[in-house]
Amino acid sequence: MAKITLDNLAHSYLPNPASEEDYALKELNHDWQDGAAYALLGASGCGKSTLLNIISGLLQPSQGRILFDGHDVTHAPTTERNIAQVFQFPVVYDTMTVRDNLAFPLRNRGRDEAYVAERVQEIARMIGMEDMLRRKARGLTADAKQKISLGRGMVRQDVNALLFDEPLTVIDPHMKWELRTQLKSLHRDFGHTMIYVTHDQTEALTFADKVVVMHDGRVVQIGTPEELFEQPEHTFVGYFIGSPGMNVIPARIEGDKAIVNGTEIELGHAYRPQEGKLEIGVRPEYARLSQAEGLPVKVRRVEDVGRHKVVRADFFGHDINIIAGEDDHVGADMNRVTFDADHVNVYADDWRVAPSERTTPAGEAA
Ligand SMILES: Nc1ncnc2c1ncn2[C@@H]1O[C@H](COP(=O)(O)OP(=O)(O)OP(=O)(O)O)[C@@H](O)[C@H]1O
Repeated sequence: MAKITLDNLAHSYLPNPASEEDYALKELNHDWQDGAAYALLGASGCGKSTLLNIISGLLQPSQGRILFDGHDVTHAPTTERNIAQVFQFPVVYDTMTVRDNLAFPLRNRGRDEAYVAERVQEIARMIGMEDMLRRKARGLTADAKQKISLGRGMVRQDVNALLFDEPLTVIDPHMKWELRTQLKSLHRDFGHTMIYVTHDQTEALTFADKVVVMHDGRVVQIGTPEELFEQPEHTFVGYFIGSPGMNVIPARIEGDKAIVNGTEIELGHAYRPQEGKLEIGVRPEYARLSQAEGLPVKVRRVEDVGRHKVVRADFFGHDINIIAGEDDHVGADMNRVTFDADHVNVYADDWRVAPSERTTPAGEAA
């Protein structure tokens, strides 16, 4: 396994990029720890595949370097990088049996047959294909073929990294969950450095130790699922993670208060004067409907989503979402909202502002 260093990395598909806008991948500096599981998460076109292809060697970056354990591989071809890759669509040898497909990367490396047999059996169990090892890959469903691709990607234990590019797209929903869980346990058992590209937050959050959120060619946050939830560093992370995403409301900031339409909202911290487009961000989980307390809100619609209710409301002309408990009463008299001050974040030009000091005594926060 290897630590992966992205040093001053950027990429433009244009021959003479003039401005930042011309870069599909904007400048990035980061160490990806040896043995960690990362998910690259973002909407279509944000640059996930570009970054993955640079790591795998399919694409030469127009700027910067990529290092595996400190060794510069920027110009090394894919074959020299010792990585395993699984793509969106199955890549299998149709004329070979499932067993030979799974064994291929090991035989290619000259591993002895006893080890190959043992490892193939282990992987076949993991992907639920033990009974199919003798079958030819030809004629199998796309779903089964993709499982073989996943198995082949995972069969070698000595790779520098395992790269997955939306590998579960063709897998049926039930199997998706199972394979994701197996990938996670594989990671726990073998400690591969894994990078998993997806636009699906559930996939990213259940698979990864660290989620790399990309937006418009830029990495906007690298964090644990909890960090992304509690302290989104960019409003995009707030919208994109969570269901529904974070409420973002234009505001003025004065010390430890946000002012929305002339009304004060308590912040858990004080802030220095800020320039630019100012907003507060509060997750629907930290907003609460009330009869008597808080600021006026107009409930538009209530959606029962099983575990809880999602209340769609109007807050001084802004659409907001509030989560209410499954058994909570949401009547016409519920026309106020409170926000948990410790979970209100402040944003200037979409980036989270670090508070200057706490206003509530230490230890009191949630
Ligand atoms: N070969 C290419 N030539 C020119 N532009 C490209 C090329 N490949 C990607 N792009 C552009 O670079 C940007 C990032 O694309 P990329 O495929 O990396 O995004 P992505 O997040 O992987 O999207 P998706 O999930 O749809 O695959 C997009 O604007 C895309 O149109």
